[in-house]
Amino acid sequence: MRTVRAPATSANLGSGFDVFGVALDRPADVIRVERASRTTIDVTGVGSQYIPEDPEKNVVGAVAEALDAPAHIEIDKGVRPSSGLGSSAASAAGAALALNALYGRGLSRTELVPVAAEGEAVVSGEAHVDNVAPALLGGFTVAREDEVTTVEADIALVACLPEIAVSTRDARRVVPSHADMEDVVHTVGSAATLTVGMCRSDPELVGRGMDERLVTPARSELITGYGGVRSAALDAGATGVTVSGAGPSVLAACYPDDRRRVAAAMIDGFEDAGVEARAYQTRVSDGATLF
Ligand SMILES: Nc1ncnc2c1ncn2[C@@H]1O[C@H](COP(=O)(O)OP(=O)(O)OP(=O)(O)O)[C@@H](O)[C@H]1O
Ligand SMILES: N[C@@H](CCO)C(=O)O
Repeated sequence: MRTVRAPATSANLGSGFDVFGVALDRPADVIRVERASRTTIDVTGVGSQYIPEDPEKNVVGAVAEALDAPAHIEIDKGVRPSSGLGSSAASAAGAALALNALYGRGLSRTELVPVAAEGEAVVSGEAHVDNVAPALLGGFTVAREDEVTTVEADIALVACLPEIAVSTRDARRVVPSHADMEDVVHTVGSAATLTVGMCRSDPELVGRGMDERLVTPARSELITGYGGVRSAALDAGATGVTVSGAGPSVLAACYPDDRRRVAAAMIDGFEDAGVEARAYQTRVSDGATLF
């Protein structure tokens, strides 16, 4: 048997749509795998009632298939599905790392990124790597078509998860198909600023670099209370606020000493809009841990 703790992740960070991602130190899924003649899956934990146990429909089934590693797979969910916190990616990355070890496949974490992405294709129709890359590699990741670059960074974050669900599939439907050159230039500037901020572990640059006008405005409309939550977080000291992944979680960057205040302000912001929410006081962290 092998066990992996696989962290939540936040993709996009505003200016890096489908490119940027970070691993978070909490919440996380725990995946246990045991050799078997065919793949079977048990799911427990947060939101498990919404997650299929059929290997054709669960992301870990596709990962077991890709590694030719049939197993009994137990998933203890800590990352709620359809949260914008890389729930499906945590399971896919955790299963890839655990099954690779169980069957002695010898793949590196970087080589496991496209394997875990096969799982993502099961739920969103496309094999995105911007959540599975940080879940496996940790830190801040920049994912392009055929390469992933990682940087260790120490940035305090708050991820505020409201009691509403937004599926990645639905959130991709509202992404505009065209953009004004002025907005593209603005986004490139933000993405570069955010990247420098991560390299320097500078919360001011990371927060400013989250600003983006191409995708976030359309997506934020799917999140009841987004505008109020954003303002509340900024008033409480956040250096930048954006939609986490495909939403509905909202991500704020801040100084470590402001994290509690920012978390409370974001929960209150959602409450003002009539939405219950919980906040994870977190930070950019390591990738999945194999036990
Ligand atoms: N092991 C799994 N863990 C979580 N969700 C799963 C799993 N297997 C299949 N799913 C399905 O995937 C969907 C959730 O994935 P989705 O990509 O929408 O959310 P997310 O992973 O939290 O979001 P994001 O990628 O924006 O951070 C749900 O419909 C869920 O039933
Ligand atoms: N980059 C993806 C992350 C969610 O899988 C999106 O925003 O649609």
